[in-house]
Amino acid sequence: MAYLQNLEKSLYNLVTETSTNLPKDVRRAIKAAKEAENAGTRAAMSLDTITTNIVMAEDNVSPICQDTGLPTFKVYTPVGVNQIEIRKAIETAIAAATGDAKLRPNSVDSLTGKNSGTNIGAGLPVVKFEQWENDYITIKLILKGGGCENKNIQYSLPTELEGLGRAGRDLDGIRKCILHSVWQAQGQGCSAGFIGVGIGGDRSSGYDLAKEQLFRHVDDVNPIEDLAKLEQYIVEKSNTFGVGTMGFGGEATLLGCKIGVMDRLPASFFVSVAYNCWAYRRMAIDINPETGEIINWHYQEGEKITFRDEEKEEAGDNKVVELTAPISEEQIRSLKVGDVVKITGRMYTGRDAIHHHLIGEGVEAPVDLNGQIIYHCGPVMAKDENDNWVVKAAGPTTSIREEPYQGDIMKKFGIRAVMGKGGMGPKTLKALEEHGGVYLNAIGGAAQYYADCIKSVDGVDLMEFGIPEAMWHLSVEGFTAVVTMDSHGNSLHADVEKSSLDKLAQHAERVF
Ligand SMILES: O=C(O)C[C@H](O)C(=O)O
Ligand code: SF4
Repeated sequence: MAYLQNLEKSLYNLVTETSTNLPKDVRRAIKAAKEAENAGTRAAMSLDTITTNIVMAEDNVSPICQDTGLPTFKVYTPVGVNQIEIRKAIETAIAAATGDAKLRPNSVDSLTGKNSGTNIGAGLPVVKFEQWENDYITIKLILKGGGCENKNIQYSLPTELEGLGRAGRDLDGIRKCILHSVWQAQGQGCSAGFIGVGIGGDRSSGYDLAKEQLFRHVDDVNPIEDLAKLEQYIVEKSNTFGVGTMGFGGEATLLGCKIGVMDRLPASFFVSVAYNCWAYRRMAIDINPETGEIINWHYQEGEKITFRDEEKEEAGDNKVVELTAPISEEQIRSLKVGDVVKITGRMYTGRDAIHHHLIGEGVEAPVDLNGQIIYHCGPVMAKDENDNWVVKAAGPTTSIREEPYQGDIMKKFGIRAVMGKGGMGPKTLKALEEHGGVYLNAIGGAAQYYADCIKSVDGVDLMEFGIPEAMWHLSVEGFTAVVTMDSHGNSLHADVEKSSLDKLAQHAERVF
């Protein structure tokens, strides 16, 4: 086979493997988190769902999470290798993998909102080239989702930080910024997560350096002694915050911290943090520049945890409630924070575009939403041989983006439950109390697990918004989530944010 065809095939395999099979070092970190968690807690149940999902994604060769992220490639080539050809081969492979539902179409025109459908668009995928003196090509790929990307943060020192006070231009100021970055992410970037940190540079090179750190191995040791100490310190202290998996509280908040450093301008001092969810999808391959074939896969060291023979976590002391829409106000008001719900029957997806649309004056919903459940989800969909839609991956998206709309939309259409992840704010909490509604937290990233609970796709509206944003009519069975905001003014998210701030504030004293 010709070089180009082989190269495309190698890249297709890289994309598929990255999206569907979590690397060994990440699996080991998740295993350690699971072992540290107390049995019967919501966090333990969530980790159980996460590991079940990892197994399903590998077996189904389907996306671990429905948000297959923004593909970023880093390519190292020997002098003389044609980089233009590699870029074209990457685009071909990305489009093919999208066609085969290994990736969700994620490339959206920022002005028109139109989804290209192929993951190819202005500036996407991101491909960065570097030349080197080795005689082979290395291609690294990271698929980093939007929810965790939104939790990235950049500090300009000196600065004042909530809970920690002043962070100055020294190692201790850096320490405070990084601790703060973990706290501010709460569970919204699908904790327990991993962070890459870039010290120095300007705003853009600092973030690049931070993201670059995410290619390091979870269990490597920083060659710079001060940074090795800081990395260890950050993981240890972050895990005392009690944010926990999905922000449900618990022992595991951060699974890895990797810090890189570069010079800065005299006037600037940036600390840039790239937050990555537990669905930490990055892989790399070495390619023979003569044949285009893969000669080596990276991240193969150490034991592979399969998560196949794990004992199932039970719901512990949590009350389990069966729910079927349409739901009455009385039923909703009987639910309390901490209850586990199992939904059977109808639910409708609706995320950013739908909420923006439905809030419009005089706009009618395409279906009767009275008593119904709205699921904040942008699924990966495919057509079967009979031209029917099937769900390939369907975990929740970050709900807080709908905060400006949610309460009003629930009241306007009579919606009784909204489900997503990461929780919502005071405006929604107030509306839940006034109207009689609940917020349900599903397990972020568990896209295979939830796809399996979806028994049929019975219709779709507003397809003009693209696959992730359309309103899908789903029929589900045993779809499990936790009540984290109820109609009595209680919010687990507000409680965890407050108690973790107290924990953060215990680290205001100088350490380094
Ligand atoms: O876009 C999505 O499906 C989810 C997103 O990655 C999120 O975490 O909110
Ligand atoms: S839904 Fe969660 S696991 Fe998936 S990409 Fe977003 S942050 Fe990551």
